[in-house]
Amino acid sequence: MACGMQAAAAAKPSFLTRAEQPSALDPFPDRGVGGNGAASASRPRRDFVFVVNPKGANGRTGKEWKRLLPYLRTRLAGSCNVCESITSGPSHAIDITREAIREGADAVIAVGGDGTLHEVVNGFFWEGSPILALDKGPAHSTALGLIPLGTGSDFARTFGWKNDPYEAIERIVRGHKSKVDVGVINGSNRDPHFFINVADVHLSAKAGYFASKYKRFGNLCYVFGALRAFMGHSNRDLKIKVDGGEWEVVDKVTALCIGNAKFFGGGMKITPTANPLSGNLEVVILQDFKWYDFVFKLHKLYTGTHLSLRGVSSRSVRSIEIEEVIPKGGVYVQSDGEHLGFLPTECSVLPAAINIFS
Ligand SMILES: Nc1ncnc2c1ncn2[C@@H]1O[C@H](COP(=O)(O)OP(=O)(O)OP(=O)(O)O)[C@@H](O)[C@H]1O
Repeated sequence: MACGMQAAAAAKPSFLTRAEQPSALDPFPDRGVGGNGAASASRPRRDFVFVVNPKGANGRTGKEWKRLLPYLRTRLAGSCNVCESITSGPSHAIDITREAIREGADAVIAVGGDGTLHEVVNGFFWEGSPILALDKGPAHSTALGLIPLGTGSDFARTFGWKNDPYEAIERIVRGHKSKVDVGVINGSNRDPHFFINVADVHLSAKAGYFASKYKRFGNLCYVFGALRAFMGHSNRDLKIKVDGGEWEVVDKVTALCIGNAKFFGGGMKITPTANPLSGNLEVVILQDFKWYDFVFKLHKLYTGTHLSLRGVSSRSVRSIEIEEVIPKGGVYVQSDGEHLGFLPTECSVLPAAINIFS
């Protein structure tokens, strides 16, 4: 059971506390997934692991979580063990999630921003394949949950979710789940990496790289990151191969964005027709943008009305490979706001890969 896995995870001190609840109330009556409608007495309690980044949103996540936990325990009383797991640093959420899934957790819930969600999503996989519970049959699957409490919380926006933890808890209590797609991105010299929101290449990825250095300024970090990214920027000729077809040259690329969901950069609706339930990724390419184009067209990027602009194209793909026409290096790649290195890269979709509380 996930709530009893403190010892197994001793390699990284963390971590879990267990909160057994009185069996007063079953918040999951007759739900379709994970329950069979039988009386709660005949159903084993489920282990829900909450992976909390105490430093998210400049420490706001940690503070809010402390206030939230008693309410959460009350709300989930009766059918769930609430397992609290505080991250100790970057990447720790990946290890916690892997351990929780192997131990048979019924749900792993990211509490924090897109970075924490990204790490939890990567924790669903090991060496490119989904992780399975050790002692449960193949029918068992661990659900993903999100209590969005980050700076940008961009993934939540696609579903219209607010940065409201109480609303998020109600989603978990309701228990409705959807199977969302996950993107997988590979590059030379790196293991497959998974993303649930948006992966991107060149200027936006460079801006994301610098934005992460300015998180202490809240949402302004994206503005500072973008200004910094323009220094030394030049549009690049790239070549792409879509769905295993022929190579195509795309000249003067400013940014190439691959959306599983719609938003990045703190609310920019960059891939407005992306849908994490579609089985496809949406690729939006900005070509030959100058700095002043961003000044005059920025509002369109935020409202998602930029697809009709000159120099903007969009297409649905299942996979895409991206390289420089003349390799010069220094073309940034990121996924879900995390810097992954530089081109070349290739990216594809894993349809309906994870069940998420929705
Ligand atoms: N205990 C910790 N101390 C420092 N950093 C941590 C810790 N736990 C996790 N992190 C790192 O913090 C990064 C950012 O966290 P998170 O995404 O939750 O908040 P955010 O950056 O404020 O929000 P958003 O990503 O939505 O803008 C994560 O990518 C993770 O690597």
